[in-house]
Amino acid sequence: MTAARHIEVGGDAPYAIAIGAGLLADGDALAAPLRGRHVLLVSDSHVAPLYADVVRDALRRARPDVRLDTFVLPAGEAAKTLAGFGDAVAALAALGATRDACVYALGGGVVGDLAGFAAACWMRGIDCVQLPTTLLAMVDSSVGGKTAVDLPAGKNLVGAFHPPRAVFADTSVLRTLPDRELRAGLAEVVKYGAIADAGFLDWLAGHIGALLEREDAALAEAIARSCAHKAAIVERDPFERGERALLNFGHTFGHAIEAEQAYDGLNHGEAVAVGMVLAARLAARLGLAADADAEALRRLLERFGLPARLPHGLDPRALVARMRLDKKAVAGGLRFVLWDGPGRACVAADVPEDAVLDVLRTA
Ligand SMILES: NC(=O)c1ccc[n+]([C@@H]2O[C@H](COP(=O)([O-])OP(=O)(O)OC[C@H]3O[C@@H](n4cnc5c(N)ncnc54)[C@H](O)[C@@H]3O)[C@@H](O)[C@H]2O)c1
Ligand SMILES: O=C(O)C(=O)C[C@@H](O)[C@H](O)[C@H](O)COP(=O)(O)O
Ligand SMILES: [Zn+2]
Repeated sequence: MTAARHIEVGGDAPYAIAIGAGLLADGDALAAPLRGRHVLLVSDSHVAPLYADVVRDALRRARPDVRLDTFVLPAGEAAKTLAGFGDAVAALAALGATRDACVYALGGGVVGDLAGFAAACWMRGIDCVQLPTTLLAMVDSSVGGKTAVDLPAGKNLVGAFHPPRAVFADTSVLRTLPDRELRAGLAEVVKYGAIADAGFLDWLAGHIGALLEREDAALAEAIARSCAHKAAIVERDPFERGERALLNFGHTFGHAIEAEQAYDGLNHGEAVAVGMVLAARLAARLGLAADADAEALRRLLERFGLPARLPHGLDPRALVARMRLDKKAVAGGLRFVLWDGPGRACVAADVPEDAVLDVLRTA
C-alpha cells in the first residue's frame, strides 16, 4: 500500500477523504468510523464480484464481532430508483440495523447516491462510509453529502443532504474501470477547472495522455486537486444556499438529457460534458463570455474522448420543459450556472427561454 493523501472536509460534521492504492484492504482504517456492530455493504453487480470480498474480509479481520450483510444493485443508472432505495432499506431491516449501524457504499456514484440516501433515511439517519470505485465517484459523488434517487420526471429529485462519516478512495480499483467510465469521471474533473481554476484546465490539457493511460501520478493529482476544490466549496456551503450551485455547471442541460433519454443514453459524465459546452455557448450567447472560450472547452473535452454535441433525436422544447424541474429553477424561471470565462462560474437568473432554445437548436 502506498502512502495515502488526506483531505479534510470541515463543517458541523467533519470527515476525511483518504486517497491511495490498497485502502480497501486496510481493515483498521475502514472499521475506524464503525460505532456499532451492524454493517450493510451496498454495491452493484459489476463491482461486488470484483471487490466486495476484499472489503468484507478487511472489516471482519478488524472487527470480528461485526454482523455484515451485502446488498447488490443491478449496475447502471437505471437502478437509482425509489424501488432500489426500498430494497436497500429492506436489507437494513433484515439485518436488524440499529441506529449505530453503518452503510458502506462500494461502487460508483449510483451506489453512493442510493446507499447514502438509504443511510440518511434509515431511523432518520445512520452513518455512511463512501468507498468510491469510479473516477467520477472519487472526484465528486462520494464527497459533499448529496444523496438521491432519480424519478422518470427528473434526476435526483428525491434525496437528502447526508455527509459521509469517511471516504476511502482506493485508486488501485481504477485499473478495472471501463474506458468509457474513466472518461465520464474526467468530465467532472474538467468541471472543477472550468468553474474555479483556469490553471487546472491548463494542467489537464498537458496531461491528457497520462490520464487516459491511467498513469498513477497523474490520476492521484487529478483526484486530489478535484477533491480539494469540492471540499472547500461544500465546507463553506453544505446545503447549496449559494456558492455550491457552481458545482452544477453543465448539469441543467446534462440532467435534462439524461432524463429525456430515460437514463439509458449518455451516462452522467458524458451528459455533463455536453452540458458544459452548451452552458459555455449560452454564456457567449448572453454576452457573458467569448465564443472562443466555449470552443476551447469543447476541444478539451473532445480530446478526452467525451461527447460535446447533443445526441440526435432530442427535442429542444422537451429538454427545456425538463429544465423547469431542475433544482436550481425557481418559480420565476430558469436559472443556469454559466461562466464569464474559464475558471469563473456564475449563476444567471431569468435566462430567456429563446436563448436556451437557440443554443439547443444549433448544438
Ligand atoms: N452526489 C453527488 O454529489 C454526485 C456527484 C456526481 C454524480 N453523481 C451521480 O453519480 C452517478 C454516476 O456515477 P458513476 O459515473 O460512478 O456511474 P456508476 O455508478 O453507474 O458506475 C459506472 C459503471 O462502472 C462500473 N464500475 C464501478 N466501479 C468499477 C470498477 N472499479 N471496475 C469496474 N467497473 C466499475 C459500475 O458497475 C457501472 O457499470 C449519477 O447517478 C450521478 O447523478 C452524484
Ligand atoms: O455536489 C454538488 O453540489 C454537485 O452539484 C455535484 C454534481 O456533480 C452532481 O451531479 C450532483 O448530484 C448534482 O446535484 P443536483 O442537486 O443537481 O441533483
Ligand atoms: Zn455531476
